[in-house]
Amino acid sequence: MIDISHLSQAFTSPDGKTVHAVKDVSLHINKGEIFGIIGRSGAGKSTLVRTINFLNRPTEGTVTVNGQKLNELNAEQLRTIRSKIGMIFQHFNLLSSRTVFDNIALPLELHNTAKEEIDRKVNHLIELVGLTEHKDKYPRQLSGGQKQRVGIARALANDPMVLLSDEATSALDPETTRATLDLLLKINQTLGVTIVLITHEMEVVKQICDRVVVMDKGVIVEAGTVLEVFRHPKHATTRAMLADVVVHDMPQRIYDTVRDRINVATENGRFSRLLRLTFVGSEVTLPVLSIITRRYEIDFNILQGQVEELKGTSFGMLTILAESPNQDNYEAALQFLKDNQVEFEEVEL
Ligand SMILES: Nc1ncnc2c1ncn2[C@@H]1O[C@H](COP(=O)(O)OP(=O)(O)OP(=O)(O)O)[C@@H](O)[C@H]1O
Repeated sequence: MIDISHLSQAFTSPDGKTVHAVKDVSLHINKGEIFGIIGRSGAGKSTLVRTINFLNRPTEGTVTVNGQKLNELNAEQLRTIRSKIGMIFQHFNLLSSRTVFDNIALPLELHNTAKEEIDRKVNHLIELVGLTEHKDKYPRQLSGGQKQRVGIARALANDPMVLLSDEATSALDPETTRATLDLLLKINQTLGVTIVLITHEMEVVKQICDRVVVMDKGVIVEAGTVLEVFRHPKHATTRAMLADVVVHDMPQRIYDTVRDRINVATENGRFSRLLRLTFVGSEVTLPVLSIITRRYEIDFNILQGQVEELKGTSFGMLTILAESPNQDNYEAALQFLKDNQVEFEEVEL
C-alpha cells in the first residue's frame, strides 16, 4: 500500500545549518492496517508522515502509494492522489466561520461535487462520527473531542484510501482520546481505510495499532508488531517510551535483594532464578504457576505483574523469583511453561 524507500529529508535552517530530520528511512505499510510511528518531540515523525502525501518532497528516496511512485507524478496527478489521502491534526484545523456540516463539506465543494451528493455524504459522515445533533454548530461551540470528530469526518469526505493522523489525540484528555481512537478503529474496520498514526504516547499505540516503528533522531530504531515490541523492546528509546505503559525494569534495590536471595538459595543447595513470563491471549487465564508449584515443587515470589490489553488481546507480564529444589525440576518447569505457550526469559542480574 505505502512503500517508503531510503527516504531522507534535510532542511536548511535560517542560520544556514543543515537539519537532517529523516535519515535513510525505509518502511512498508500494508493495506488496511493501523500503523503507528512513535517518537519523542523532534524525532522526525511529522516530517516523515508529510512525505506520504508529498507535502514534504524528500531530499532523497522514494514514496510509492497504491503502486504510484509520487516522485514521478506531475502537479495534477499529485493533487488527485492527495485527495485520496486524508489528514487529521492535533489542533483540528477547522474553519471557524463554517458550521460542522460546512467544514465537512469543504473538500467535496473543492471537488465540485453536486449539492445532493454533498448533502448525502456529509449527513452520512456526521452520523458515522456521532455528531448528528451538532451539525449546525460552529467550532467554537464544540469540545475538543467533537472538533476532532469533525476533522475525522472532513478527512473521510473524499473516500480516502489512507488516513494520516498527526498527534490527533494529543490535545485531548484520556477519556476523549480513548473515544477518538475507538472511532478511528471503527473507521478502519468498517471502511477498510489504512491509518498511519503519529504519536508520542505508547498508550495510543497500545490501543489501536497493529504495527509500530520507533523513531529517534530521524532514524527508525525499532520496528515490529505491537505485541513484539511490547514483549521484547530492544532499543533504549523504546524501553523509555514503554515505561509509562508496561514496566520492564524494576528499581535497582530490588535487583540487589534478588541477587542476595539467589546466593542464599545456592548456599542451601537450591536453584533459584529471576524469571520474566509473558502471556498472550487466553493463556492469561491458565493457572500455570500453581501447576509448576505442585508438580515441580517450585516456590515463587511475585515481584511485579500486570495485565494489559493490546488492541483487544490480553497481554500479561509477570516477574517472579523462582526457587527450585534442584536444577532438573527448574528445567522441567520451564519446559512445562514452554509447552503451554508461556514465553519466559531469565532476567540478567
Ligand atoms: N521546515 C523545516 N525547516 C527546518 N527544520 C525543520 C523543518 N521541519 C522540521 N524541522 C526539524 O526537523 C526535525 C524533526 O522535526 P519533526 O517535526 O518532523 O519532528 P516530530 O517527531 O514530528 O516532533 P514533534 O512531535 O515535536 O512535532 C526537528 O529538529 C525540526 O526542528
